[in-house]
Formats: sequence, structure tokens, C-alpha cells
Amino acid sequence: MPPRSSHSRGDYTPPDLMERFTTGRSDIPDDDYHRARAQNHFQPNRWPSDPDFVRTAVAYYAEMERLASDLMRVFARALALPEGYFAPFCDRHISHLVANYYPAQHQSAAAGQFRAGAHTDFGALTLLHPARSPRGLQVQAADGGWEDVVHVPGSFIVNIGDLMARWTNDRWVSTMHRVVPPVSESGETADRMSIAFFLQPNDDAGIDCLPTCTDAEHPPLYESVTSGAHYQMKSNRSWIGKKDLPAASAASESQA
Ligand SMILES: O=C(O)CCC(=O)C(=O)O
Ligand SMILES: [Fe+2]
Repeated sequence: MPPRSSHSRGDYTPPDLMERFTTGRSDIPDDDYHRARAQNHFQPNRWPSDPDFVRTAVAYYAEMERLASDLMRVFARALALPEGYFAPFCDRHISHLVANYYPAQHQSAAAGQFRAGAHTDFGALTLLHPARSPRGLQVQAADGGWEDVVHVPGSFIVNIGDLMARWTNDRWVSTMHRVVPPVSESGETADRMSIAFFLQPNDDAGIDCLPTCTDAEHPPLYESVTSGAHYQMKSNRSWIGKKDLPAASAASESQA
């Protein structure tokens, strides 16, 4: 695989210091949508041989689906919409469950290198569980500064993703976040793990400004996009290599 850049911003950075194991749905209906149109998201999962691992991951995915759908009902109410408003956008969702593994670090990161470079998540919402060594996650505040996310044990961190920002016309912000490398001076070089469920609406769901988030003073800020097209665009940017850089940035890079 090409180096993973500071994922999704489309600017070149040294690769993230992480490994990722991704799974999708495991109960895939046999219809055109799942087998053809959205097939990239419904490839068979490639599991390790441990049956307990598989059982746990499948059960975890199902629980995250349920929690995410509950939250989408809460979101609808908070946005003065009928509780079931988002259901038809998410009933054939293309969500992924990922385990992020950040290996122990025995040498300093390169300049500009992170465990996870600054990015926003692609979908509607993310349910994040910092499973091991929770420190390191930071969110960007409105003034551009970075703040540590303090994990409350037993809770999930919920990120608003790009599609919710588009739906709400930026009333809700798609949070810029990153995971900083451990600071070796203080001996914090331990490995880290997090588990994230990214609720990504149906591949063909059209994401348009919600009726309750626009008026004469707040015209829609974004063009209509499908969830699948937005995902593809962000995913392509995540894997940008130096060769893909526009000429101007490649030139400035080679002077560095
Ligand atoms: O590991 C973390 O705490 C954050 C991971 C993350 O932002 C992501 O997987 O999108
Ligand atoms: Fe993220």
C-alpha cells in the first residue's frame, strides 16, 4: 500500500504510525445494492482464525450499529426533525469497524509525523473506544489550537463526521482530530489501541442541507453529494503519494 498521508486532507505528510484492521458487515443481503452498486463496501471480511475474535467483532459491530442508530434518532430530535428522519439514509449503511493499532515507539517520529495525522471522519458519526493507552487523542479548537481529549473510562468518544456537518450546514462541526506520538522524554512509549465504528450512510444516500438548517440568512454551504461518492473522495485523498501531488507542492517538498 502507498504511504498513508495525513488522512483525508490531501496534503502530503509522513505516513501515520499506525496499523489498521477493518471489517464491514458480515450479514450481507444478496441483492443488487449489496452485490453490485456498493460491492466495494461489502467484500467478505477476512478474519483471523480465532473464532472468539470473530464472534466478538461481529457482536461489537451489531451493538455499534444499534447505538449509532439510537444516536441518529437523538440527533434528529435535536435538529427539530421527526425522530426517524435519518433512518432511510442509513438502512443499508456502509459502515466500517476498525481496530487502530499504534505500535510502541522506540524512536522519535519524523517531523510532521503523527500516530494519526489531523483529519475529520468521513461519515455521519464515529463511536470511538480508546481501548489501550487512551492518551494522545487531540481535537482542534475553534482558535486552531489543539486540546487533549480526556477519556472518561466506560464512555465512548463521539465524533461528528463530514456528512453530519454537510447535513447541518456546519451548525455541527466535523471535528478535526489527531493522535500525537508518545513523548519519549517521559517514557510514554507504550503501544496504543483504539476501536472505531464509522457510521457511513447508504452508498446512494443523497446528503443535502437539512430543511431545519437553512433559511434566507443561511443558504446551503455544500453541494449535494452521495455518501458513497464522499467516502471515495476522502479515501482517495488518504492514500495520496508524493507522485500524486500537484506540481507546486511537489516542488516545494523537494526543496525541503
Ligand atoms: O485512535 C484514536 O483515538 C483516533 C483514531 C481516529 O481518529 C480514526 O480512526 O479515525
Ligand atoms: Fe478519526
